[in-house]
Amino acid sequence: MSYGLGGACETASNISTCTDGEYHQYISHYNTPSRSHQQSRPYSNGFQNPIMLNGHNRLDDTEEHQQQIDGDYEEIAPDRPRLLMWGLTKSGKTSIIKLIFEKMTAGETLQLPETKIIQIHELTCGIHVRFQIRDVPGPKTASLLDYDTYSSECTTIVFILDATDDCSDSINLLVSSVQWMHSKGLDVRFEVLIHKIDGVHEQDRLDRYSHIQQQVTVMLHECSIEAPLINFYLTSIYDHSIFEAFSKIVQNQMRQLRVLENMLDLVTATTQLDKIFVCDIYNKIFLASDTKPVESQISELCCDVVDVYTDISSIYGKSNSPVLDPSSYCTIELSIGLVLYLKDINETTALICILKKESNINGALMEVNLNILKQNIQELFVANSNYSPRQQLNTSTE
Ligand SMILES: Nc1nc2c(ncn2[C@@H]2O[C@H](COP(=O)(O)OP(=O)(O)OP(=O)(O)O)[C@@H](O)[C@H]2O)c(=O)[nH]1
Repeated sequence: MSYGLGGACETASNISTCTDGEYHQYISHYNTPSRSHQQSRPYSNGFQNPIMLNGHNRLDDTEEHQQQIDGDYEEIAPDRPRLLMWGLTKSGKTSIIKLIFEKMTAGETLQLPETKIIQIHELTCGIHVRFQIRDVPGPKTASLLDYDTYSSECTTIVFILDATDDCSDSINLLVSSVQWMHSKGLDVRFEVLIHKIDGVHEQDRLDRYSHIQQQVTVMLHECSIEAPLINFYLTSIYDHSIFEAFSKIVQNQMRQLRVLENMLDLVTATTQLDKIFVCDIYNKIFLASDTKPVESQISELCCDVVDVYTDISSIYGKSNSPVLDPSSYCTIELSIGLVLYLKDINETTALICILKKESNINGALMEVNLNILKQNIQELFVANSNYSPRQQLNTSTE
């Protein structure tokens, strides 16, 4: 068995069932002698300002600065996905954005004021994955007032449903929102967060999930909407579930996802690594992982590695240098027999690998493979930096 990624790529390029054009393009990239030239200008769009990398709230800026940001984003990523946070008032829309993208703690969200006007956040994950999130005032009842303005040009509606409340108003609002999109002929995906699940008894959570999902399906069926693009997730800001769900939502926007997954699958198939994640270390959004099923405790462990790494780096690292640089790595051995390994891809994105401790690892070979993987991921992101949402949408529920 070959552990070299080069060998793995050759094998993969012979798989006749693979029809993804970008995937083949990636393989030929990999074999092109001019690769070193491409590496010498990895971020060709000049989008390197670290303030912008961690997301930008337009309402915090002066008008002139706002126009500059709008102009930058329109120029760099005119087709970026636009996500609308939608749901009844106090369902938790603002809290989710503040927790993931602005490092607010769950406790601090208790003090958040009611949203009065639309807030537009231009966000970037892993330098190249750009998208817009709109946070809007939630209606108090199942009313679609202003929904047409809020949702204009949106590619995805992230619907927040407070699971601790009587859900009937929320379900009515969700169904009428899907119906409205359907009546306009818009193929918009709905990502439904059954939220504040920490407030529901653990043994009742799955029942709550199935009940809401069934009720929505039946109501949409009655409106003759048979195969809506709708996914459901159980979430809470008090645990890892919100990061997991939001990672899937971001992944569903990424055109590069399938290629990235193929690359990670190739590496896990030819090395002793059990699982690989590509993670934005600032907001703990997983941009991709290999396609082997994974328990949520494992992805939670990866978030813990990121926390440990960034905490130590911010305490002991140089104050003006990025948390990740080309020589960054970290290895943590766990008492349960697993080893967690973090390695940089760029200043904001890391590879996080999981392997069994007893594996007879050839460390040097693994390092070579991961370096090749890192280069290929960088090239893939640069090649796709002006991306549009994936066309092939998945209707499966979680
Ligand atoms: N228990 C629990 N409370 C949450 C969770 N998420 C948000 N909250 C709380 O819900 C309350 C309302 O949250 P917001 O984020 O202001 O809700 P919103 O949907 O933006 O509300 P509007 O601005 O009125 O539309 C806050 O007190 C949050 O702390 C969660 O996962 N669990």
